[in-house]
Amino acid sequence: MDKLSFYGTEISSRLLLGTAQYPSPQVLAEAVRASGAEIVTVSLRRESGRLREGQDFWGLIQGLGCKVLPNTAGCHSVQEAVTTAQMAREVFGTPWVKLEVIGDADTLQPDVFGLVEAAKILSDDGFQVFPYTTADLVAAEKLLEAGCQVLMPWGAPIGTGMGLNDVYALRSLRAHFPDVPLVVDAGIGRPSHAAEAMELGYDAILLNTAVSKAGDPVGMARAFGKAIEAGREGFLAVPIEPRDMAAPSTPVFGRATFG
Ligand SMILES: CC(=O)[C@@H](O)[C@H](O)COP(=O)(O)O
Repeated sequence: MDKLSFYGTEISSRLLLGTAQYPSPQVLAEAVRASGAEIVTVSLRRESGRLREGQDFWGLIQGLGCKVLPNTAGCHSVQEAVTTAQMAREVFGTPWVKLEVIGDADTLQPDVFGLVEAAKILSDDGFQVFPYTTADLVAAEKLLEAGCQVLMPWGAPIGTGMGLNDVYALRSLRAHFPDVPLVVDAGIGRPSHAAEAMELGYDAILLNTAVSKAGDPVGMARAFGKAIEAGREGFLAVPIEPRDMAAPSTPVFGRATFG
């Protein structure tokens, strides 16, 4: 069986979906269902707690029947991220937290120094931390030492949809930490980007903008669900290595000769 677990919780869908910026709560709910996602991430800071129609946002999220991964999106300091995580634990009643400590306002690049510090504080306090990080090997090592059992390197800056900006770094990270669940988080724009990450051996994908801002978010959510499954199956089936020399795919032996 091809199993994935985060902090001892077994997961069947390898797509984690963000819940921000959908055209309507209904579209959000339909997109989550179409994607097959079992985990949704929710920002405590961004959501006011009430939707325009007066519907309770948390009620909507709970109605999806998904596991909630609260996130500290928009936090720029260790203190801010730790306080937000503590509030999220109260609201959602889960030790899980997607930890974001943003270091650069333009690229939304994680501050890996602050991230390690916050991860240590939260892990020591009983949190199960999912750190949003770069694909830096040393930062990854320090996050594991801080108590993280999952790593979430970026594919590209949040919201850009550029895909996998540094395939070499992502491949190195996978090779260095074969037993750590690795999730590509952010920057994915198309189903093919997600499939590519899965073919590299990544365990799961977290994405938001590519679905919420698509022309048809529900259709795109479904496409991502399929692409992630296809990428995983392709990885497990062991792809061929690219080669420089051409090699005929049709056997030449026993070929009929004429004349
Ligand atoms: C929702 C969330 O957690 C985002 O901060 C996440 O990193 C996804 O990024 P994209 O919107 O680029 O998919």
